[in-house]
Amino acid sequence: MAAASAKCNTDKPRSSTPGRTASPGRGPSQSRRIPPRPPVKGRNSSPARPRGAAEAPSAAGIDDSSIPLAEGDALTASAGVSRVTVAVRIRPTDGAKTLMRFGQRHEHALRFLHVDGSKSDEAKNFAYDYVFDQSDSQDDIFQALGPRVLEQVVSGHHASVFAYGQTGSGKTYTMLGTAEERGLIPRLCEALFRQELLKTWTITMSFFEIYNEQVVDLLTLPEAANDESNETSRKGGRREEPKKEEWLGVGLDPKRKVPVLNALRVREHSKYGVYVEGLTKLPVNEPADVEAALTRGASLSFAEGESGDRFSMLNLIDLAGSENEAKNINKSLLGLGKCITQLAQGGLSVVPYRESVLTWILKDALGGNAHTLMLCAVDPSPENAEQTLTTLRYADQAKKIVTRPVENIDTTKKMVRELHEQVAALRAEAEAAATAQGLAKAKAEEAEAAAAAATAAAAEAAAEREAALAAMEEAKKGEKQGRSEVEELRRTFRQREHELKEREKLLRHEAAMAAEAAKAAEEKALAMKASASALKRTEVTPPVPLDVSAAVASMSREDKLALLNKLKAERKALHLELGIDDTPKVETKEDTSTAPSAQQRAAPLHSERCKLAFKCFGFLFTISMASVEQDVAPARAGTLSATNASSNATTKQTAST
Ligand SMILES: Nc1ncnc2c1ncn2[C@@H]1O[C@H](COP(=O)(O)OP(=O)(O)OP(=O)(O)O)[C@@H](O)[C@H]1O
Repeated sequence: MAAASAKCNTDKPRSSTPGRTASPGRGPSQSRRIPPRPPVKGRNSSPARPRGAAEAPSAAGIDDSSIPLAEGDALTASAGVSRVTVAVRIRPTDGAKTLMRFGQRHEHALRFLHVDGSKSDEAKNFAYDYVFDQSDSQDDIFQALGPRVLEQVVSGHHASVFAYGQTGSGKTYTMLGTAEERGLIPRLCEALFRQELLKTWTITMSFFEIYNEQVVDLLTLPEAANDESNETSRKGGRREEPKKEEWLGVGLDPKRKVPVLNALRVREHSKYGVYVEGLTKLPVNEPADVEAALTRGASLSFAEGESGDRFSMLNLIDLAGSENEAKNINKSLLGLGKCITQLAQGGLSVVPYRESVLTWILKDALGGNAHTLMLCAVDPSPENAEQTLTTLRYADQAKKIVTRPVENIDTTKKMVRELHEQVAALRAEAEAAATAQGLAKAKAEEAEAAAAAATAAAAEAAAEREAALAAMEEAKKGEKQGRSEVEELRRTFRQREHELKEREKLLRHEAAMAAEAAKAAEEKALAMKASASALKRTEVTPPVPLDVSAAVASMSREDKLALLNKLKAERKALHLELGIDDTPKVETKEDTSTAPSAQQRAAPLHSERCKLAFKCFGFLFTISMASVEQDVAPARAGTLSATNASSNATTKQTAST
């Protein structure tokens, strides 16, 4: 998209175009469908009354219905071609007489009335797409014209807006306006940047002037432009802040002398058409950038934006006063008039675009690939009647010009963009696939790690199982061994038990034997006692002691040996029990019957009679021993005597035990 405007200077023509335009017919033959033209700003059905209308000539007797209707919308939409849209703005006259009357039925109709001094007494009827009078504000004009221009630009079509009219008619006021009453250019720029679509576009602007058929870049510093060796002026660059002594008004400093060296050359590209070589293109990102340029005096703005393969330009042109055309002092304006006349007539005649730089640069805007809006400013004052009529005729011709705007799509760029998009899509797919592959790989690695861990765990479990089996085998072996040991112990126990039983039986038998022996001895003792009693009765004889020898002699050899062993064992056990020396202890017990007298106790030791008493099977045995010299032969051997009382007592004790 591109935008351009030119500051109007009364003594010189100015115009602007973008550096590049698409050649007509190179794009798709069918232009993009343009939405219906927005309704013209509403007015009352009654005719608008300009200021000073009371002093104006009466409109009575005028046949309003004879005012022709404007045509164009149907043509634009149906045939893929567009007609130059023409709007007329009548400036206020501050109470002066006016020449204009509006038709009552059709707001786009205009009647130019005869006034005194006019060459023609006939009233002239004109019809345009839009007619604005004194009552229309700057905002009214923008609301009526702006949206259509914006839609054309953002849909990829070139668009141009020309301001045409005599000096002082209000061209600059309509295009630029003032700080309070902003004109079409700042409002269009502001609205353009509000378009959501353009946020992705690249927008640039350039600003140049055509003077004496030379194009001057107004975005370069005049000082820099004077210096031929200054590269900045050639390559272009953002205009620096003006110095204090510089003129800060709108447009160029009137005192400034335009340097010839700064003149740029108009070239034609085989593909992109006419362009201005070396023209500065200033990147703009927001309306403030444009406004900054405008308030610095760079009132001509030009912006170009591209988004991939689609691009468009907006040319905003403030022409010089039309009276210069009539005087033939301005080649650009004259050339523009010729071109418009030729384009309006149509036919096969060659349109003289090359007659002036302005028409050559605006070739596409006039009759080619662009929507064109011609804004004609007129002064209704009687003193300007002739110029006003000229302007109205000029505008009437301009509306017959047909253009063929197409959507500007560079097929190569489109192909490149589509390929870029495909590459981006494929790259995204590849990245997604790589990401998925990475994820899958990571999962596979995780699975492998899990499998390895599971294998290790299985091996560990197998090892544990082996160990458990070995332990179980070991336990079985231990159990078996334990069982055999238990069996062995049981067997040993049974054997021992059996032995003990046998021994008990033997001991019982021996005890029984001993008891029988004791009984026999007792019986014998009783018998001996009885015999002793009998003897006592007959003669007093000393009691016969129990003859152990006789008793032992009556025993068999085995019994003797057994008795001897038993006696030994009993003695040993008795010693252990009593805690006495192993040495046989002789316990003397005085037998009352045999107790020595005091005389005997005083006798020498060798004649002492000793007694040894011991237990055997519960019997208390007393052995009496005497010295060899003192005692008789029977006393050589130990005599064993047992008192009846002690025997009885021992027997009783044994029995109780
Ligand atoms: N519609 C309008 N309402 C109010 N003032 C206007 C209107 N049109 C023009 N004027 C005033 O008229 C004066 C001349 O207008 P302007 O400079 O826009 O004319 P111009 O056609 O651009 O002249 P030039 O060709 O010399 O540049 C300015 O002071 C401007 O404010």
